[in-house]
Amino acid sequence: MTPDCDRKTSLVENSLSSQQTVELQNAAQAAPIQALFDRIAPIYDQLNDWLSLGQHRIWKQMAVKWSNCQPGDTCLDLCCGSGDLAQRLARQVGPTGRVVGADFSKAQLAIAQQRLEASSCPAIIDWVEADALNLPFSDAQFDAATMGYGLRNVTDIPRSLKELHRVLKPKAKAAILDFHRPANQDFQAFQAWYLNTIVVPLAEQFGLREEYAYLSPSLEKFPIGSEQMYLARQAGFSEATHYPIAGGTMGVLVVTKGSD
Ligand SMILES: C/C(=C\Cc1cc(O)c2ccccc2c1O)CCC[C@H](C)CCC[C@H](C)CCCC(C)C
Ligand SMILES: C[S@@+](CC[C@H](N)C(=O)[O-])C[C@H]1O[C@@H](n2cnc3c(N)ncnc32)[C@H](O)[C@@H]1O
Repeated sequence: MTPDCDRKTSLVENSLSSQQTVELQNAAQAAPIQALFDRIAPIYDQLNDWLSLGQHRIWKQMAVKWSNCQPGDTCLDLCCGSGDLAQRLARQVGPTGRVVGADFSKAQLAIAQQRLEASSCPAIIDWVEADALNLPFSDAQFDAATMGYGLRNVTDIPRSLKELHRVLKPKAKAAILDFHRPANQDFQAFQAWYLNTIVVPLAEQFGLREEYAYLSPSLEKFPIGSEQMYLARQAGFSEATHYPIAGGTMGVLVVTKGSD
């Protein structure tokens, strides 16, 4: 018969190794996504402007507003990419505030830093290379957060929501902007047509066909608004509301952390 202490040791070893297995599986799934965003970094901003006819700026500004960030706040822009939303947060928090932009793509962060240097941004922005599933921040650090087009790309949505919840202060809000599937059949058909007939062929001109062809399937498996609200509550948020925008082709999930 195994002595009690031996049994305890082997239980710990087993749980550690299963934890490590999960970490390895996550890393293996995330690597191609990270590489994709590194590859598209040089043309990412230009294509977003062209493909959305500049509308992505309005959608991002809505996310900033719904995050309820205030002058002087410390805010997080999760999956910040080239830093568009982080710069918008910085304008909102002003010279007494601080913004942290976190992303796991080195190439996107390099562009974020170049864009920041070329701008007259009023607040401090720190770019942090980080995994949204394992954030290198202490608990309850941020007054507000945004996440633009990141949630659909993480390999574990519940875990990224839990991490976001952990790093927010009590009563803080986060606004999570992403693609959405319109309820209206005509809009749905238009969105599919636009992605397949306009977006992918244009990206092909830059040698990035496969990278942009990924958009459509990633949207198909992305939870719809009510599912996102459920996942946010499961992650610990006390309130979660999903707002469809741009004819339902995009959406913003607004979440609030309870007051403990
Ligand atoms: C800012 C936008 C997309 C970001 C984005 C997100 C991703 O997950 C990607 C993954 C892989 C490659 C690229 C991306 C990526 O760029 C929005 C850009 C615009 C959309 C591509 C266009 C969507 C248009 C809608 C169907 C409705 C168009 C209405 C508009 C008024 C023209
Ligand atoms: C479509 S881009 C959005 C960039 C920016 N937020 C915007 O709105 O333009 C998605 C970003 O999420 C990042 N990302 C995806 N999964 C991530 C993860 N697990 N941890 C950190 N960043 C991640 C990618 O590197 C990429 O820069």
